[in-house]
Amino acid sequence: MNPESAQSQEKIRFEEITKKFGRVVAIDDISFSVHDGEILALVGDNGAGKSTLMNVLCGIHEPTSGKYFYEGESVRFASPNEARDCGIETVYQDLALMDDLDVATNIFLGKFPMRFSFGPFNIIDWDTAYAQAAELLEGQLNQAIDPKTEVEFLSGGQRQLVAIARSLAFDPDVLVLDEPTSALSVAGTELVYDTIETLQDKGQTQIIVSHNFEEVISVADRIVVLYQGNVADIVDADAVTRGELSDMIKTGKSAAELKAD
Ligand SMILES: Nc1ncnc2c1ncn2[C@@H]1O[C@H](COP(=O)(O)OP(=O)(O)OP(=O)(O)O)[C@@H](O)[C@H]1O
Repeated sequence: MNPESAQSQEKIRFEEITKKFGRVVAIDDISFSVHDGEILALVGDNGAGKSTLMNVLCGIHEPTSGKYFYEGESVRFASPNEARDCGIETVYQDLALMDDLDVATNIFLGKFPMRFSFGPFNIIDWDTAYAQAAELLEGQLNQAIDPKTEVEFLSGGQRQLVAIARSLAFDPDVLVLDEPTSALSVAGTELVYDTIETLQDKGQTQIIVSHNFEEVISVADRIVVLYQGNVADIVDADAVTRGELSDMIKTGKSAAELKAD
């Protein structure tokens, strides 16, 4: 690939991003790009800096120094809403769903389609809400979950899909999945990874934050390995073994350094 075409495929670029919390350097001079349509996995041990970097991207933290770019333009999000307005949507690991409300209500909470809106008088267009929820779940995620089911009756995997559908309702350009399977059974994990692959087929750019490298290696295009706030290496997922990835996460060495050992 020549440099120009690589440039045109770049969705996000981090350039020398550092974030300090007092004397703790959570991420240190991090630079890499996320390409349009790829699944990029961000892996690393506890405390490696994964959440901090994503919180910078999503407008939760301001970087101490460095820049990040969205489609080539330097951006600086002051809040998650600003990141959302730009097209970056995060699905958080705590799922943040309301158990006693149904699937469609959870998906559209705070952004219902309106049938009538005049001053303080707003009437939700429930028919449209249920139809759009079904379209998101079945049309986009290939999952036949009834939008009228209360969330408390769903499996863990289905709940995670509802959380993903909730993010997709914002029509994001980039979906950030923060530990999407950490609370799930084997079946739930499979469901979520099937969904991630379905979205990949539709060209959705996805960043998966995970400490479970065994899982992401099978679905990611590229893997960024963080170690103590630094990038240990960036590897193509099909060019690295589980053993190598494990060693990189544990030692902070690059694939080349491990081979030279
Ligand atoms: N708000 C904060 N205040 C102080 N230190 C923080 C804060 N957030 C993160 N840190 C520190 O920054 C470093 C990186 O933490 P971070 O949560 O980004 O790592 P992580 O890779 O996401 O880890 P985990 O998988 O455990 O969530 C750690 O040393 C952590 O203690």
